[in-house]
Amino acid sequence: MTAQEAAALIARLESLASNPPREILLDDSLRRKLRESAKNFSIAMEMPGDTIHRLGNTALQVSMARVGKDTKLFEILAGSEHPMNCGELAKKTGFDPVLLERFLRYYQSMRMIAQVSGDQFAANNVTKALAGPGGEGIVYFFEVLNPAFMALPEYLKTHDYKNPTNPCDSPWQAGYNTTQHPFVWLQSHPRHFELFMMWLAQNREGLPLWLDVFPFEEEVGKDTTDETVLFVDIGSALGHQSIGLREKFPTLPGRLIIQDTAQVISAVKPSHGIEPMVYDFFTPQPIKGARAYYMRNIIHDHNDERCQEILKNTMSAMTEDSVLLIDDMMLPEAGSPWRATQLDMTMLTCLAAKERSEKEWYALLDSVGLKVVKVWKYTEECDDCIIVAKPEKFAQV
Ligand SMILES: C[S@@+](CC[C@H](N)C(=O)[O-])C[C@H]1O[C@@H](n2cnc3c(N)ncnc32)[C@H](O)[C@@H]1O
Repeated sequence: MTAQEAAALIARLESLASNPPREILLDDSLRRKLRESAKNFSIAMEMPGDTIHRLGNTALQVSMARVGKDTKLFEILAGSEHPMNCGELAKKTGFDPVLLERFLRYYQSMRMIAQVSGDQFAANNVTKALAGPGGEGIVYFFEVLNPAFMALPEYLKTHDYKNPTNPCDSPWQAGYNTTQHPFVWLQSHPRHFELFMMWLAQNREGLPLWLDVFPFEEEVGKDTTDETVLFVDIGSALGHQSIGLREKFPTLPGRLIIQDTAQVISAVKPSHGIEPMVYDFFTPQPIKGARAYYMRNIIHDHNDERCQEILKNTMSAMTEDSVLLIDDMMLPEAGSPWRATQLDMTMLTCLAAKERSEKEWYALLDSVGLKVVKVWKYTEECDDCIIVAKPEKFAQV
């Protein structure tokens, strides 16, 4: 590449970064490809020092983002119709102006805010993300996950780098100095519990939904009446997927039941006619013959043995008309996307569990006598899929 070509490329990239064309932002596949290529190129351009400083300071980035959340700096900038200066921002956030000047300098260098001119700052796309409901994820990562992430290296060293499979002996227990299963631990830690519930509702913000791809009405909702149990959402948390289903098909007859632990169900605000129910999925499913048993991000929380128990308990209630809908990631054998692999490491760290590859899914389901009918992939970003399965005895050959 000549110096002239390089200068032209730099100018083009700068112009695209400061004003991304609308047609790119509206074409999700193209937007992702450009984002990934630009990231790959940026990493390819690093000198060793760049790499170490970038990676070594990721914990600082989360801390700095957390301070911006605590002081509402991002919300204030995102809500302002005009750029703001350090003095104005100091008054609104309660920051010492001397300290804020340093923070603003950092934030603009990390592209968390835009520096329009000398002392004028404005929101960019990152500021808006941090200011939005998904921005609470920063608080979740900082408070809930970080202690377990920090414990990972020492845990693996003392466990001979074996793949963790015991949910009561994982980096989570080392980080939190407990022997309890994380779901049990959360029962006596309301702040962490609240952040966890919040994050479950937010963590796929902006991505396609399973109902955008899976033809629920045709596959599950034919010839139902008000008495039909249409959908049992097992381990539903507060029921956001069931609410989404009811909102997408408001006139489709049938009952929607959400099931979770007593602590979670007591936090549910009843809505949309959805029926909350306390149920432990390590016991046989009490709702028999439902059209669909749905589990979103349940199987990835558990090792194979525990999954087999959960699946068998669900199968015990299934009839010929029932399907099992597993909503989880199916990792490709090569080239898994970074959001998916991050979640796999989170499962490892917090629950001694895992995201599964196609091969692992088929082996797990086969081991309990479930036959995969079809897999509907609905996100590229995370390899999220709906795996439709039926007990072998009911599956058509
Ligand atoms: C990763 S969350 C997934 C929640 C929800 N399906 C979603 O996708 O947002 C796992 C859920 O399983 C619930 N859970 C854990 N152990 C359970 C058990 N033994 N019986 C029923 N639910 C349980 C948790 O309370 C939590 O809501």
